Amino acid sequence: MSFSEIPIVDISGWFAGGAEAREVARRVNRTCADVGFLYLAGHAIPDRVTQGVFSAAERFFSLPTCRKMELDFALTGRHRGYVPPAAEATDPTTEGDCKEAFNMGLVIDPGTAPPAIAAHMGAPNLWPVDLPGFREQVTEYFDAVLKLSHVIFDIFAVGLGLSPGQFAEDLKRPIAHMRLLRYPPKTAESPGIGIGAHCDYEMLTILAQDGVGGLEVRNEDGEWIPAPPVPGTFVVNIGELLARWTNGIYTATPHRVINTAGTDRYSVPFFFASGYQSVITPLDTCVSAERPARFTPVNAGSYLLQRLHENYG
Ligand SMILES: O=C(O)CCC(=O)C(=O)O
Ligand SMILES: [Fe+2]
Repeated sequence: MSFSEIPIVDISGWFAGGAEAREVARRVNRTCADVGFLYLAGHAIPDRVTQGVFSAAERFFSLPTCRKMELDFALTGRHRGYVPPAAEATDPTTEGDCKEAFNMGLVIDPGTAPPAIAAHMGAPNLWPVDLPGFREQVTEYFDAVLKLSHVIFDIFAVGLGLSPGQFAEDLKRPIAHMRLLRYPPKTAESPGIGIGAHCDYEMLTILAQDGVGGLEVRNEDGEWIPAPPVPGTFVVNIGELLARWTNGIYTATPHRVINTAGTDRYSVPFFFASGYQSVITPLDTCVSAERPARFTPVNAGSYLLQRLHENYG
C-alpha cells in the first residue's frame, strides 16, 4: 500500500492491558505492514532522558576535531567511537554522507557471537574523557530505548497473532547499538545528502530527532514523504532482518535525510535485533500456501556486518 503520511500510534493503551492492549497491537501491526514507519507516542520515556542524550550529542560534536579524532572508529576498525564527515556512504552510489556520528552499543559476552562479529560489533565502548556526564546521559537513554524495544516486540508478537512473550528467548542477548548524529546544514560547499537512501539492516529502529526536520520516507510510488518532528514521539521503523523474519509481512522502507534548514540537525537512532548468532528464517506463522517463504535463512550477525561494510566502501 502506498502512503502519504507517517501514522502516529499511541501505545499507552498497551500498558493498560486487555482490549486496549489488543487494539494497540492491531494498529502497530497494520502500520508496520502498510508503511514500515510510525511515530510512537505514549512510550513512557521521560522527556528529561531524551533531552539528556541530545545535550550529550551537542557537547560531544562541539569538541575540537582533534579531540573527536582521538575516538576515530578507524583507529580500531570497530563499530565504536567517532565517525567523521563523509566516512560513510549509506547509499553507496553517492559521494558520502554529510554527517558525523558517535557510535556505541551493548557490550556482549565473549562467546555469545562468532569472534569476528563480537570484536567488531560488541567491542568495548569508547568514551570521551573530560566530558562530564556524557557517558551517563547516553547510557540512561540507551537503557530506556533498549527496554522499550522489548515492549515493542511484545506488541509485535500480539499483532502477529502470537503470545506476548513469544520473542523473549530470541531477544535475550540482542544486537543493540546506537548512534548520535549531527548533520551540518546543506550549503554551497557542502551540498550533499545527510544520509543517503537506505533501509535499516536490523529489526527495529527507534529514532529520536530534534526539531529541525529533514527525514524523508519513500512510498511505493517512489515519492519522498516528509517525516517532520512530532514532539513527544519517536520515529519507529522496521529493518530488513524483521522484514525477513516476518516473511515480508512487515516492511523495511527506504528513507534518507537532507538538512535544508540552515542549522545543525541532531538525531539519535537506536538499532535492535535478535542475537548475533541467531538464524533468521521466516517465522512458521508468517508462511502459508498463499505466502510461501520469500527469504532464505541468514545469520543475523553476518548479515549485519556485511551490510555495514558496504557503507564504508
Ligand atoms: O537521522 C535520521 O533521522 C535518520 C538516520 C538513519 O536513517 C539511520 O541512521 O539509519
Ligand atoms: Fe536509517
